[in-house]
Amino acid sequence: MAIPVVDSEYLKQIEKARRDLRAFIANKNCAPIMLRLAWHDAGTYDVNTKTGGPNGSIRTEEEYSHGSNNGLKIAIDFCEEIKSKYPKITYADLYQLAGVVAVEVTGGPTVDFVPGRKDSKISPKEGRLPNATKGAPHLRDIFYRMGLSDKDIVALSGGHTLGKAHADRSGFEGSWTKEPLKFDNSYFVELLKGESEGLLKLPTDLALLDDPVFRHYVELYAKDEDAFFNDYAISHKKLSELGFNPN
Ligand code: HEM
Ligand SMILES: N=NC(=O)c1ccncc1
Repeated sequence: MAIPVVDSEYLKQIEKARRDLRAFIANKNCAPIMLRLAWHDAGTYDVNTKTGGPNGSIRTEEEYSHGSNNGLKIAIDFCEEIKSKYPKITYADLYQLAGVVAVEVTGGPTVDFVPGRKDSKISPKEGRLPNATKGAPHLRDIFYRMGLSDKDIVALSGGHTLGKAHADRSGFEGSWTKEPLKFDNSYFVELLKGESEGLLKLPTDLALLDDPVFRHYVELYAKDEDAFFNDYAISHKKLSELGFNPN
């Protein structure tokens, strides 16, 4: 268990904000976009240069205007409502807390959250997040650059159990599952079913079936939801702490 690097007053603010986020996300049904915000703030990390990562920089117009972040200003503005109540909490911590709560309130696993991230306004150039039109080699390039593994790639792709694509944001349309507000292993079950009327499968989703290493985890998670929840919680924590060593 990581040791928090913040004082007791900050920890109290975090727990109050966690409770407020639970109510806020449940009332607005905005878990998917809050999870996407957390992932996009963290997913810019470069383990070689130690730049980017979960530092709140996605709040800058320069970064939220990146094409890959289309639509995320909605979640940034949602978080501002919580930030105004708990100004001591960094944006970096707030966005990752929102992502952890989004998974929890939709029935997913508890993801361990350790506060203490510092804010930055330095935004990496666009291009650090994955391109949905590409395949397995691209996924490995992007996630290995973050310092993540093949197992992390498949487990984290399970985040598509929530939400949908919007044609006016990414050019893709539709949800991956029949219950886009329920965090479960149905993303993997649907993936193995093949073409399903009305459900979305991105080229990068399909790449998980064609690559033997990825496919091993898809088949495991489709048949064992507990295994998915266990691995997802570990990978989500890793993603949320890229470049941040809490202990
Ligand atoms: C593996 C590479 C990934 C690619 C190529 C990818 C691509 C996309 C695209 C194109 C969209 C549609 C955006 C829109 O039109 O609104 C999307 C939505 C989403 N992504 Fe990903 N994604 C990836 C990984 C992840 C990860 C790791 C997570 C979280 C753990 C995640 C969570 C989400 C969520 C929750 C949505 C739905 C957002 C909403 O309903 O507004 N994705 N993704
Ligand atoms: N979850 N990932 C995304 O939303 C996304 C990633 C890259 N490009 C567009 C959208």
